[in-house]
Amino acid sequence: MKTDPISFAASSPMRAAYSPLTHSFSSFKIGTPNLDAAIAANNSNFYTYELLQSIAEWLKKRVDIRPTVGIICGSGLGSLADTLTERNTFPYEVIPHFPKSTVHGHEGQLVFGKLKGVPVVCMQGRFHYYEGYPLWKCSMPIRVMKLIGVNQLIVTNAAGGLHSDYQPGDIMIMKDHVNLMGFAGNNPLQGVNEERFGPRFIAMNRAYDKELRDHAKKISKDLGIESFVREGVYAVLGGPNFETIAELRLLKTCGVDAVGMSTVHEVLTAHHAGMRIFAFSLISNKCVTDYDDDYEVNHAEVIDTGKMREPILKELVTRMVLKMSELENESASANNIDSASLMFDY
Ligand SMILES: O=P(O)(O)O[C@H]1O[C@H](CO)[C@@H](O)[C@H]1O
Ligand SMILES: Nc1nc2[nH]cnc2c(=O)[nH]1
Repeated sequence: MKTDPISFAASSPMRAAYSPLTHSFSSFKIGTPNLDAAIAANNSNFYTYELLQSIAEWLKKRVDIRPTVGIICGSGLGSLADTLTERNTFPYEVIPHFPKSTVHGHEGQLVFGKLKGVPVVCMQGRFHYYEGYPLWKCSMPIRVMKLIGVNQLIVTNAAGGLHSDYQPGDIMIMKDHVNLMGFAGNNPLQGVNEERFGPRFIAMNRAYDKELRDHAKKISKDLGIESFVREGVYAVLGGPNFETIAELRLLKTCGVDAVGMSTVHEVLTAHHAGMRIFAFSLISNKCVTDYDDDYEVNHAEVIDTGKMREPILKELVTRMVLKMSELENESASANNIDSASLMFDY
Protein backbone atom coordinates (compact mmCIF):
# COMPACT_ATOMS: atom_id res chain seq x y z
CA MET A 1 0.00 0.00 0.00
CA LYS A 2 1.23 3.48 -0.81
CA THR A 3 1.97 5.59 2.24
CA ASP A 4 2.32 9.05 0.77
CA PRO A 5 0.09 11.65 2.43
CA ILE A 6 -2.36 12.02 -0.44
CA SER A 7 -3.02 8.31 -0.95
CA PHE A 8 -3.14 7.87 2.83
CA ALA A 9 -5.73 10.60 3.09
CA ALA A 10 -7.68 9.04 0.23
CA SER A 11 -7.72 5.55 1.76
CA SER A 12 -8.32 6.43 5.41
CA PRO A 13 -11.80 6.62 6.93
CA MET A 14 -10.46 9.54 8.98
CA ARG A 15 -8.64 12.08 6.90
CA ALA A 16 -5.61 14.15 7.91
CA ALA A 17 -5.57 17.79 6.88
CA TYR A 18 -2.53 19.97 7.19
CA SER A 19 -2.95 23.52 8.42
CA PRO A 20 -0.30 25.84 7.00
CA LEU A 21 -1.24 28.39 9.64
CA THR A 22 -0.40 26.22 12.62
CA HIS A 23 1.89 23.84 10.66
CA SER A 24 -0.10 20.99 12.21
CA PHE A 25 -2.29 18.11 11.11
CA SER A 26 -5.84 17.54 12.24
CA SER A 27 -8.24 14.67 11.55
CA PHE A 28 -11.69 15.03 10.08
CA LYS A 29 -14.43 12.49 9.43
CA ILE A 30 -15.25 11.90 5.77
CA GLY A 31 -18.41 13.74 4.91
CA THR A 32 -17.47 17.03 6.58
CA PRO A 33 -18.61 19.77 4.17
CA ASN A 34 -15.87 21.02 1.86
CA LEU A 35 -13.45 18.55 3.40
CA ASP A 36 -12.18 17.15 0.11
CA ALA A 37 -11.35 20.63 -1.13
CA ALA A 38 -9.69 21.46 2.21
CA ILE A 39 -7.62 18.26 2.08
CA ALA A 40 -6.60 18.83 -1.51
CA ALA A 41 -5.60 22.40 -0.74
CA ASN A 42 -3.79 21.56 2.49
CA ASN A 43 -2.05 18.44 1.28
CA SER A 44 -0.83 20.24 -1.77
CA ASN A 45 1.49 21.96 0.72
CA PHE A 46 3.03 18.62 1.65
CA TYR A 47 5.62 17.05 -0.66
CA THR A 48 4.61 13.53 -1.66
CA TYR A 49 7.27 10.95 -2.49
CA GLU A 50 6.21 11.14 -6.14
CA LEU A 51 6.51 14.92 -6.23
CA LEU A 52 9.99 14.76 -4.68
CA GLN A 53 10.92 12.09 -7.24
CA SER A 54 9.77 14.38 -10.03
CA ILE A 55 11.98 17.20 -8.68
CA ALA A 56 14.95 14.80 -8.49
CA GLU A 57 14.26 13.63 -12.07
CA TRP A 58 14.00 17.25 -13.26
CA LEU A 59 17.50 17.89 -11.87
CA LYS A 60 18.95 14.59 -13.12
CA LYS A 61 17.81 15.39 -16.64
CA ARG A 62 19.80 18.63 -16.53
CA VAL A 63 23.03 17.50 -14.91
CA ASP A 64 25.41 14.59 -15.60
CA ILE A 65 27.09 14.53 -12.21
CA ARG A 66 25.71 11.92 -9.78
CA PRO A 67 26.82 13.04 -6.29
CA THR A 68 26.72 10.79 -3.25
CA VAL A 69 27.91 13.59 -0.94
CA GLY A 70 25.78 16.67 -0.19
CA ILE A 71 26.91 19.89 1.49
CA ILE A 72 24.75 22.56 3.12
CA CYS A 73 26.42 25.97 3.38
CA GLY A 74 25.48 28.06 6.42
CA SER A 75 25.35 31.85 6.80
CA GLY A 76 28.44 33.42 5.27
CA LEU A 77 29.72 29.98 4.25
CA GLY A 78 28.31 29.89 0.71
CA SER A 79 31.76 30.32 -0.81
CA LEU A 80 32.43 26.68 0.09
CA ALA A 81 30.66 25.94 -3.21
CA ASP A 82 33.07 28.18 -5.15
CA THR A 83 35.76 25.49 -4.89
CA LEU A 84 33.71 23.13 -7.08
CA THR A 85 34.84 22.40 -10.64
CA GLU A 86 32.57 21.39 -13.58
CA ARG A 87 29.87 23.44 -11.89
CA ASN A 88 26.19 23.32 -12.79
CA THR A 89 24.12 25.87 -10.87
CA PHE A 90 20.34 25.99 -10.36
CA PRO A 91 18.88 29.06 -8.66
CA TYR A 92 16.14 27.81 -6.31
CA GLU A 93 13.50 29.81 -8.17
CA VAL A 94 14.01 27.77 -11.36
CA ILE A 95 13.71 24.37 -9.63
CA PRO A 96 10.08 23.22 -9.57
CA HIS A 97 8.44 23.43 -6.12
CA PHE A 98 11.54 24.79 -4.36
CA PRO A 99 11.03 27.53 -1.75
CA LYS A 100 12.95 30.78 -2.18
CA SER A 101 15.91 31.76 -0.05
CA THR A 102 15.31 35.10 1.67
CA VAL A 103 18.25 35.52 4.04
CA HIS A 104 21.27 37.72 3.31
CA GLY A 105 24.36 35.50 3.03
CA HIS A 106 22.34 32.60 1.56
CA GLU A 107 22.71 32.78 -2.25
CA GLY A 108 19.77 30.48 -2.86
CA GLN A 109 21.05 27.98 -5.38
CA LEU A 110 21.84 24.33 -5.78
CA VAL A 111 25.33 23.76 -7.16
CA PHE A 112 26.45 20.44 -8.65
CA GLY A 113 30.15 19.95 -9.29
CA LYS A 114 33.31 18.16 -8.24
CA LEU A 115 35.58 18.71 -5.28
CA LYS A 116 39.01 17.33 -6.13
CA GLY A 117 37.28 14.92 -8.51
CA VAL A 118 34.54 13.82 -6.07
CA PRO A 119 31.01 14.59 -7.31
CA VAL A 120 29.05 16.70 -4.78
CA VAL A 121 25.92 18.80 -4.60
CA CYS A 122 25.90 21.99 -2.52
CA MET A 123 23.00 23.92 -1.09
CA GLN A 124 24.37 27.44 -1.35
CA GLY A 125 21.81 28.80 1.06
CA ARG A 126 19.28 26.97 3.20
CA PHE A 127 15.73 27.48 4.46
CA HIS A 128 14.93 28.57 7.99
CA TYR A 129 11.70 28.33 9.98
CA TYR A 130 11.73 32.08 10.68
CA GLU A 131 11.48 32.75 6.92
CA GLY A 132 7.91 31.53 7.25
CA TYR A 133 8.38 27.98 5.95
CA PRO A 134 7.24 24.93 7.93
CA LEU A 135 10.13 22.64 8.86
CA TRP A 136 9.15 19.89 6.39
CA LYS A 137 9.45 22.49 3.63
CA CYS A 138 12.79 23.78 4.96
CA SER A 139 14.26 20.29 4.81
CA MET A 140 12.68 19.16 1.53
CA PRO A 141 15.96 19.53 -0.41
CA ILE A 142 17.50 16.79 1.75
CA ARG A 143 14.92 14.31 0.47
CA VAL A 144 15.53 15.47 -3.10
CA MET A 145 19.26 14.93 -2.57
CA LYS A 146 18.53 11.45 -1.24
CA LEU A 147 16.54 10.62 -4.36
CA ILE A 148 19.41 11.85 -6.50
CA GLY A 149 21.74 9.39 -4.72
CA VAL A 150 23.24 11.38 -1.85
CA ASN A 151 23.92 9.22 1.20
CA GLN A 152 26.44 11.34 3.10
CA LEU A 153 25.81 14.90 4.21
CA ILE A 154 27.99 17.72 5.48
CA VAL A 155 25.93 20.32 7.32
CA THR A 156 27.47 23.68 8.23
CA ASN A 157 26.11 26.65 10.14
CA ALA A 158 27.05 29.86 11.87
CA ALA A 159 26.26 29.78 15.58
CA GLY A 160 26.66 31.81 18.74
CA GLY A 161 29.34 30.49 21.10
CA LEU A 162 27.80 29.83 24.50
CA HIS A 163 30.57 27.71 26.01
CA SER A 164 32.81 30.02 28.08
CA ASP A 165 35.96 28.88 26.23
CA TYR A 166 34.58 29.46 22.72
CA GLN A 167 35.77 32.43 20.64
CA PRO A 168 34.41 33.81 17.36
CA GLY A 169 36.22 31.98 14.58
CA ASP A 170 36.28 28.64 16.44
CA ILE A 171 34.95 25.58 14.64
CA MET A 172 32.68 23.31 16.67
CA ILE A 173 32.24 19.76 15.39
CA MET A 174 28.66 18.86 16.32
CA LYS A 175 28.44 15.74 18.42
CA ASP A 176 24.79 16.24 19.37
CA HIS A 177 21.95 18.72 19.44
CA VAL A 178 19.11 19.95 21.64
CA ASN A 179 15.99 20.30 19.53
CA LEU A 180 14.16 23.06 21.38
CA MET A 181 11.67 23.44 18.54
CA GLY A 182 11.02 19.71 18.81
CA PHE A 183 10.38 20.12 22.56
CA ALA A 184 7.64 22.52 21.56
CA GLY A 185 6.12 19.96 19.18
CA ASN A 186 7.57 21.23 15.90
CA ASN A 187 9.46 18.63 13.90
CA PRO A 188 10.06 18.16 10.12
CA LEU A 189 9.10 14.48 10.43
CA GLN A 190 5.64 15.33 11.73
CA GLY A 191 2.63 14.09 9.80
CA VAL A 192 2.12 10.88 7.86
CA ASN A 193 5.40 8.96 7.81
CA GLU A 194 6.90 8.20 4.39
CA GLU A 195 8.28 4.68 4.90
CA ARG A 196 10.17 4.85 1.62
CA PHE A 197 12.50 7.34 3.30
CA GLY A 198 12.61 5.81 6.78
CA PRO A 199 10.68 4.45 9.76
CA ARG A 200 8.18 6.34 11.92
CA PHE A 201 10.39 6.34 15.03
CA ILE A 202 14.13 6.93 14.81
CA ALA A 203 16.91 6.72 17.41
CA MET A 204 19.08 9.83 17.55
CA ASN A 205 22.10 8.82 19.64
CA ARG A 206 24.20 7.97 16.57
CA ALA A 207 22.98 10.75 14.29
CA TYR A 208 26.34 12.57 14.28
CA ASP A 209 28.63 9.88 12.90
CA LYS A 210 31.49 9.15 15.34
CA GLU A 211 33.90 7.92 12.69
CA LEU A 212 33.44 11.10 10.65
CA ARG A 213 33.92 13.24 13.78
CA ASP A 214 37.17 11.40 14.50
CA HIS A 215 38.36 11.96 10.94
CA ALA A 216 37.54 15.67 11.24
CA LYS A 217 39.67 15.89 14.40
CA LYS A 218 42.54 14.09 12.67
CA ILE A 219 42.26 16.41 9.63
CA SER A 220 42.23 19.44 11.97
CA LYS A 221 45.51 18.23 13.48
CA ASP A 222 47.02 17.73 10.01
CA LEU A 223 45.95 21.27 9.11
CA GLY A 224 47.40 22.65 12.37
CA ILE A 225 44.05 24.16 13.44
CA GLU A 226 43.25 21.90 16.37
CA SER A 227 43.69 24.77 18.85
CA PHE A 228 40.41 26.30 17.65
CA VAL A 229 38.50 23.15 16.71
CA ARG A 230 36.06 22.07 19.43
CA GLU A 231 33.42 19.40 19.77
CA GLY A 232 30.09 20.27 21.32
CA VAL A 233 26.33 20.42 21.49
CA TYR A 234 24.23 22.75 19.31
CA ALA A 235 20.78 23.98 20.28
CA VAL A 236 18.26 25.21 17.73
CA LEU A 237 15.81 28.01 18.41
CA GLY A 238 13.19 29.24 15.96
CA GLY A 239 14.62 32.77 15.57
CA PRO A 240 14.75 35.28 14.00
CA ASN A 241 15.66 37.15 17.19
CA PHE A 242 18.91 36.27 18.91
CA GLU A 243 18.58 35.03 22.49
CA THR A 244 17.94 36.91 25.71
CA ILE A 245 20.46 36.66 28.52
CA ALA A 246 18.04 34.60 30.59
CA GLU A 247 17.50 32.16 27.70
CA LEU A 248 21.25 31.75 27.19
CA ARG A 249 21.84 31.19 30.91
CA LEU A 250 19.16 28.51 30.86
CA LEU A 251 20.69 26.79 27.83
CA LYS A 252 24.15 26.88 29.36
CA THR A 253 22.97 24.98 32.42
CA CYS A 254 21.49 22.39 30.02
CA GLY A 255 24.89 21.58 28.49
CA VAL A 256 24.48 23.58 25.29
CA ASP A 257 27.73 24.89 23.75
CA ALA A 258 26.47 26.76 20.68
CA VAL A 259 23.17 28.27 19.60
CA GLY A 260 21.63 28.64 16.13
CA MET A 261 18.44 28.69 14.08
CA SER A 262 19.00 25.87 11.57
CA THR A 263 20.63 22.48 10.93
CA VAL A 264 18.52 20.32 13.27
CA HIS A 265 15.59 19.97 10.85
CA GLU A 266 18.06 18.94 8.12
CA VAL A 267 19.85 16.46 10.37
CA LEU A 268 16.53 14.88 11.43
CA THR A 269 15.41 14.50 7.82
CA ALA A 270 18.79 13.16 6.67
CA HIS A 271 19.08 10.73 9.59
CA HIS A 272 15.53 9.51 8.97
CA ALA A 273 16.59 8.79 5.36
CA GLY A 274 19.64 6.84 6.56
CA MET A 275 22.29 9.36 5.54
CA ARG A 276 25.68 9.51 7.21
CA ILE A 277 26.09 12.98 8.73
CA PHE A 278 28.99 15.26 9.56
CA ALA A 279 28.05 18.70 10.92
CA PHE A 280 29.94 21.66 12.26
CA SER A 281 29.27 25.18 13.50
CA LEU A 282 31.46 28.14 12.80
CA ILE A 283 31.29 30.16 16.02
CA SER A 284 30.44 33.55 14.57
CA ASN A 285 29.85 35.57 17.72
CA LYS A 286 29.86 35.30 21.46
CA CYS A 287 26.65 34.83 23.42
CA VAL A 288 26.20 37.47 26.09
CA THR A 289 25.25 36.04 29.47
CA ASP A 290 26.19 39.05 31.58
CA TYR A 291 23.80 41.97 32.12
CA ASP A 292 26.75 44.41 32.29
CA ASP A 293 28.06 43.41 28.83
CA ASP A 294 27.03 45.95 26.16
CA TYR A 295 28.02 43.81 23.17
CA GLU A 296 25.15 43.22 20.72
CA VAL A 297 25.29 40.44 18.12
CA ASN A 298 24.28 41.24 14.52
CA HIS A 299 23.94 39.30 11.27
CA ALA A 300 26.67 41.28 9.47
CA GLU A 301 29.20 40.10 12.03
CA VAL A 302 27.98 36.53 11.58
CA ILE A 303 28.67 36.75 7.84
CA ASP A 304 32.03 38.46 8.31
CA THR A 305 33.28 35.65 10.56
CA GLY A 306 32.38 33.20 7.78
CA LYS A 307 34.44 35.20 5.28
CA MET A 308 37.35 35.41 7.70
CA ARG A 309 37.44 31.62 8.08
CA GLU A 310 36.75 30.90 4.40
CA PRO A 311 40.14 29.43 3.37
CA ILE A 312 40.44 27.03 6.28
CA LEU A 313 36.81 25.90 6.07
CA LYS A 314 37.21 25.17 2.36
CA GLU A 315 40.23 23.03 3.14
CA LEU A 316 38.48 21.20 6.00
CA VAL A 317 35.39 20.47 3.88
CA THR A 318 37.47 19.36 0.88
CA ARG A 319 39.46 16.92 2.99
CA MET A 320 36.29 15.62 4.65
CA VAL A 321 34.68 15.04 1.24
CA LEU A 322 37.76 13.11 0.07
CA LYS A 323 37.66 11.01 3.24
CA MET A 324 33.92 10.36 2.89
CA SER A 325 34.39 9.27 -0.70
CA GLU A 326 37.22 6.96 0.37
CA LEU A 327 35.05 5.43 3.13
CA GLU A 328 32.23 4.88 0.68
CA ASN A 329 34.52 3.13 -1.81
CA GLU A 330 35.86 0.93 1.00
CA SER A 331 32.38 -0.04 2.12
CA ALA A 332 31.30 -0.70 -1.49
CA SER A 333 34.22 -3.07 -2.05
CA ALA A 334 33.60 -4.73 1.36
CA ASN A 335 30.00 -5.34 0.29
CA ASN A 336 31.20 -6.86 -2.98
CA ILE A 337 33.53 -9.20 -1.08
CA ASP A 338 30.65 -10.12 1.27
CA SER A 339 28.31 -10.99 -1.57
CA ALA A 340 31.08 -12.92 -3.34
CA SER A 341 31.71 -15.01 -0.21
CA LEU A 342 27.96 -15.62 0.14
CA MET A 343 27.97 -16.99 -3.40
CA PHE A 344 30.72 -19.47 -2.42
CA ASP A 345 28.79 -20.51 0.70
CA TYR A 346 25.88 -21.59 -1.41
O1 LIG B 1 22.33 28.56 10.63
P1 LIG B 1 22.77 29.42 9.51
O2 LIG B 1 21.94 29.26 8.31
O3 LIG B 1 24.24 29.27 9.25
O4 LIG B 1 22.54 30.95 9.97
C1 LIG B 1 22.68 31.47 11.28
O5 LIG B 1 22.92 32.83 11.12
C2 LIG B 1 21.67 33.56 11.08
C3 LIG B 1 21.74 34.64 12.13
O6 LIG B 1 22.78 35.52 11.93
C4 LIG B 1 20.59 32.54 11.41
O7 LIG B 1 19.96 32.12 10.24
C5 LIG B 1 21.38 31.43 12.05
O8 LIG B 1 20.73 30.18 11.96
N1 LIG C 1 20.20 31.66 17.67
C1 LIG C 1 21.37 32.15 17.27
N2 LIG C 1 21.75 31.95 16.01
C2 LIG C 1 22.93 32.45 15.63
N3 LIG C 1 23.54 32.38 14.45
C3 LIG C 1 24.73 33.01 14.56
N4 LIG C 1 24.88 33.48 15.80
C4 LIG C 1 23.77 33.13 16.49
C5 LIG C 1 23.36 33.34 17.84
O1 LIG C 1 24.05 33.94 18.66
N5 LIG C 1 22.15 32.81 18.17
